[in-house]
Amino acid sequence: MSSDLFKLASTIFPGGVNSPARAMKHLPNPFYVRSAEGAYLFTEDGEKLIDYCMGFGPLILGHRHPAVLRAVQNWLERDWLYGAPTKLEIDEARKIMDHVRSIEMIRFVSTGTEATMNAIRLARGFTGRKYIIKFEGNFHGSHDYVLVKAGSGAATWGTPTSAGVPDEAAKLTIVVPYNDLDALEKAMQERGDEVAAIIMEPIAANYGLIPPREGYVKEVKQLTEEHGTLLILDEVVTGFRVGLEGAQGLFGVKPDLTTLGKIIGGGFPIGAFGGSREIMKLVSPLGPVYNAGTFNAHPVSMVAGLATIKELEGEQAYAIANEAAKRLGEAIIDIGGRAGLDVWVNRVASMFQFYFTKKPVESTRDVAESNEKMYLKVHAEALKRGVYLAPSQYEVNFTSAAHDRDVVDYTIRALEESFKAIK
Ligand SMILES: Cc1ncc(COP(=O)(O)O)c(C=O)c1O
Ligand SMILES: N[C@H](C=O)CCC(=O)O
Repeated sequence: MSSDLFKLASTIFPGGVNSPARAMKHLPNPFYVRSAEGAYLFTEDGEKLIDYCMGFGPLILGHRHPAVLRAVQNWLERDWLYGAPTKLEIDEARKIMDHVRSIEMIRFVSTGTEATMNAIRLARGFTGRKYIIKFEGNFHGSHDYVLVKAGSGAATWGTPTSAGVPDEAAKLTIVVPYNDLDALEKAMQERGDEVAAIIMEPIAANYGLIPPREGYVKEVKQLTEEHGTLLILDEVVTGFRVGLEGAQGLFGVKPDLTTLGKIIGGGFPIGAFGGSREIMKLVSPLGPVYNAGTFNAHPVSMVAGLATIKELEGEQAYAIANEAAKRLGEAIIDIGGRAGLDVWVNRVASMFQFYFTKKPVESTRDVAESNEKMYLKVHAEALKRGVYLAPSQYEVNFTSAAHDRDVVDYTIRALEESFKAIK
C-alpha cells in the first residue's frame, strides 16, 4: 500500500520523497507508482489514474510510447555507457539545431539544473559581469544562482528563497516581477551594465502557468541588447512542448543562449545549453568556462530524445496533445461556471492550469492570491475519481499524444463531479 510505503520512506528520505514537488502536502501520503502506459499511471494501491503530470513534462508522447520503447530497448541490448563520444550525440544535437535555429553549438548535460547553472556561468565568463536577473516565480532548477524567489516546489512549500544560499551569492541575483516591463527597465537602468544575463522562462510554467503578455519576451530581448546583457531563454519546459522551435519560435525571439531538458531526453535524464558559436566557443575544452559530467550526453537519453523528436516531427502528437488541453481548459471554465465557482484557466499548447479567482491570472501575485485550498480540494476529489492533476497550483498540467478523446471525456466527467463535491 502507498500509505505503508510512505511511512517507511519517511524514515529514509527527507519528507519521504526525493523531490518536494512529489510530496502532495494536502494528502496523508503521495501514491506510489507501480507502472505506466499511455495516459495512465497504475499505483501500488491497484488504482488506474489518468496522468496530467507526465513526469513534470518530458512525456509529451505519453508513457511507454512504442517508438521510444523500441529505440531504448534496441540500444540497451548493446550496452549503455562509455565515457567517450558517440554518433548518437551528434545525431540528436543536429536534430535539435535543425529546429531551434538560435543554437549553433550545444553541450549536453544531465539535468535542466545543470543546463541553467552552466548557461549562467558561461554568460558571466563571456561578459565578465557578475549579476544576473531572474523573474519572481520562475524556476530554473535547484542551484544557488537561481534559488531566489523561485517557483515550483519552492513556492508550494513556502521556501522560495532557499536556506543555505550564501547572501553573497543571492545578492548577485536580482529578482524582478514577471510580466512587468517597467520593473525590469528600472532594474536595468540601475544595474544593467553589470548584468551578465537575464534568464527567463519564456512562458512561466512553475508558478502555475503564466503566459507572457503580448510582446513581452521581445521587449526583454530588446532591453538586453541595449545593455550588452545576454538573454538566456530557459526552455527546459517549453522546448519541443509548444512546438518544434520552442517558445522562441512562437514569439519570434532569438536568445543568446537557450537551455533545454525534459522532452529532449524522452523521459530519461537530460539537460542542454547552447547558443551562438561566438559564445559557446568559450566552453571547455575549447575555452576557459568549465563544464563536465560523467553522464553528459548519456546514450540512452540521446536515443530516447531522438526517437521523441522524430515522432513530434509528424505533427500528429502535437495536434492530439494540444486539442486535449484546449478541451479541458474550456470544460473547466464551463464546469466552474455551472457550479457557481469563479475559475480562471491559462493554457498554452498542451499545458494548462486553473485557479479559483475572480480575475485574470497574469502575474505571480495573481496566482498567490488565488484560492489554493480549493485547488487542492479539487485535486484530492479528482484523484478519488481516477484523475491525477498537477499536485499544486504552482505546477502545471501537461497533456500528451496519449490523451485522446475518451481520456478527456472521462476527465471532464470526473472534474464535473469533483467541482460539485467541493461546494
Ligand atoms: C524551466 C525549468 N528550468 C529548469 C528546471 C530544472 O530541470 P531539472 O529538474 O531537470 O534539473 C526545471 C524543472 O525542474 C524547469 O521547469
Ligand atoms: N516543476 C518542476 C519542474 O519543472 C518539478 C520537478 C521536481 O521538482 O520534481
